[in-house]
Amino acid sequence: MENKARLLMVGSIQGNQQDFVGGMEDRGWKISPAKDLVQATAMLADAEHDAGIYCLSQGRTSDLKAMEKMIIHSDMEWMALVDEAELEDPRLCKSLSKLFMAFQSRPVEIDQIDCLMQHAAAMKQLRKEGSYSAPHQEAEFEMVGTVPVMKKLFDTIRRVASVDAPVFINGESGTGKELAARAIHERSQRASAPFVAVNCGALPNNLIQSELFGHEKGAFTGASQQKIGQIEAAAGGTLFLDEIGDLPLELQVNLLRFLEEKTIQRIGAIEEIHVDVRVLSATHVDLEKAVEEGRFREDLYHRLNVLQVSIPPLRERQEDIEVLAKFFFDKFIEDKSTNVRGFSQDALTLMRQYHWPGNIRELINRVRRAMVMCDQRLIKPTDLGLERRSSNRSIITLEQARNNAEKDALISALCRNKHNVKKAADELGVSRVTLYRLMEKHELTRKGEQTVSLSTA
Ligand SMILES: Nc1ncnc2c1ncn2[C@@H]1O[C@H](COP(=O)(O)OP(=O)(O)OP(=O)(O)O)[C@@H](O)[C@H]1O
Repeated sequence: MENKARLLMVGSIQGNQQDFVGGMEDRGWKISPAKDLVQATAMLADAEHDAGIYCLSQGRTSDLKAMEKMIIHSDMEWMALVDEAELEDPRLCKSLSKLFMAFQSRPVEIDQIDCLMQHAAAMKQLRKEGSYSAPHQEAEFEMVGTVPVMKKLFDTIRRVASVDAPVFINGESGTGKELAARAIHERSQRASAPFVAVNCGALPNNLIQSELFGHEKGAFTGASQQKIGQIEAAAGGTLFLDEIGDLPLELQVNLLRFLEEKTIQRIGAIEEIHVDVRVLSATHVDLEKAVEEGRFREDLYHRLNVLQVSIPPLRERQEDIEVLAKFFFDKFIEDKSTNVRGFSQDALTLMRQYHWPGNIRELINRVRRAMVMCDQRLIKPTDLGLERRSSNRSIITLEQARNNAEKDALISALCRNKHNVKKAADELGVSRVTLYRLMEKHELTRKGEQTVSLSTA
C-alpha cells in the first residue's frame, strides 16, 4: 500500500465518485480526495504527491487565481476535468493551457486518466532524479562546459592555479573571464585570502590611482580619511584587474613598479609598504595591438602575460549552448514560482544558430527573460527575444548552410540521446561509423556523456 503512487484529487468528478476512486485504486493509485483548494493546499504541505487531478465545477471559475497559485507551488503535473461548456471561457482555457499537462471533458474515461496520471508521476520522478544527479550545480563559482576546448580550459586553469605567477586572461566580453580568475584563485594556495576584482575601465582616471594604491588623510582636497587601496586589500590573496587595457599610461608605470618591487606607496605617504599579491588581469581588447600603437607599455604587458588563459566565445562552443541554457534554467527555476518546464526544440535550435555577441552574460539574460515571458510550458523562440540568425549575419554559401544544418542535426540528436552514439545514429538514419566521422568533421566531442564542470566552491 505504501508504495502506491499518490494522486491528489481536488473537487468532485460529478458522477459516481466512489466508483472512480475504487477504479483508480484498483489501477494502483492511492487517492487523496480534497473537497476544495484550502484542503488541497494543506494536504500538499502535509505529504508528497505524485500527480494531481483538478475537477472544475461549473460557475467556479472565480477560483482561477487561487487554483493557479496552488498548482504553481505544487511541484508536480496536473490534469483537469472539465465540462465541455466551460471551455468557452477564454480565461479558463488560458489557465488550462498554461498550467495543466492535459484535460478531459466529462464524462470521465478512467483508463485515459490512469494513463495520463502515470505519465505525470513519471515526469515528477524524472525531475527528481535529474536534480539528484547534478549536485555540482549548486557550487558558487562554477564553470560549465562540455566541448573539448572547455575541457582544455579547465585543465589550464588547474595548472595555472598551482603556480604563483601573473596570469593574463583574454576573451570577449561576457565569456567568463572574471569567473575564470575566481576559479584560479579558489584553487590556488591563496584561496583562504581575499580575491579583489577591480574594473580598470569603470573608474575615472583621477580616481584609479587612489582606488588601487590608497591615500593618506589630507593627501589631496577631499581626502578626509586614510584609504586602503585595492592592492593592499588583496594582501596575501589575488588581485584581478579587469579591462587592464583601459589603465591610463601614467598608472601603468606605477603598476609595473609594484609588480617588480612588490611595494606600494599610498598617495601622500612617505614610506613604502610591502604587499604580497598575485595579479591576474584580463581584457577583451587586443592588447598586442595596443602595445604596437603605444597605448600600452610593452614591459608591463610582458610582466602581466607570464601565463595565459584564453576563453573562447560562446558561438564557438555550440554544443555548450544547450547545456548552459538548461543549467541556468534549473538555477533560476529554484527562485521563481513558474510553471515553465523547459525549452521547445525550436527555441534550442534558434539558440544554437544565434551569434551570441554578449556571450554567456547574454545567454543568462535571455533565459531569465524567456522564463518571465513564457506563457506556456515550454519556452518558444519568441520568448527569447532573439532575432533569427539570417537577419543579422553575413551571407553564407549553400555549402556552409548545409554544413551548419548538418552540425545542428548532429548536436540535437546527440543531446536528445544523452550522447549515446548508437541511439543518435539510429535516430539520424546513419551508421555509427558515419556518425563518428561526421562528429570528427564538426569537431564534436565523443565523450559528452556528462557535463564537465570546474567547481571551485
Ligand atoms: N562556463 C561558465 N559556466 C557557467 N557560468 C558562466 C560561465 N562563464 C561565465 N559564466 C557566467 O557568465 C557571466 C559573465 O561572466 P564574467 O563576468 O566572468 O565574464 P567576463 O568575461 O569577465 O565579462 P566582462 O568582459 O564583461 O568583464 C557571469 O554571471 C558568470 O557567472
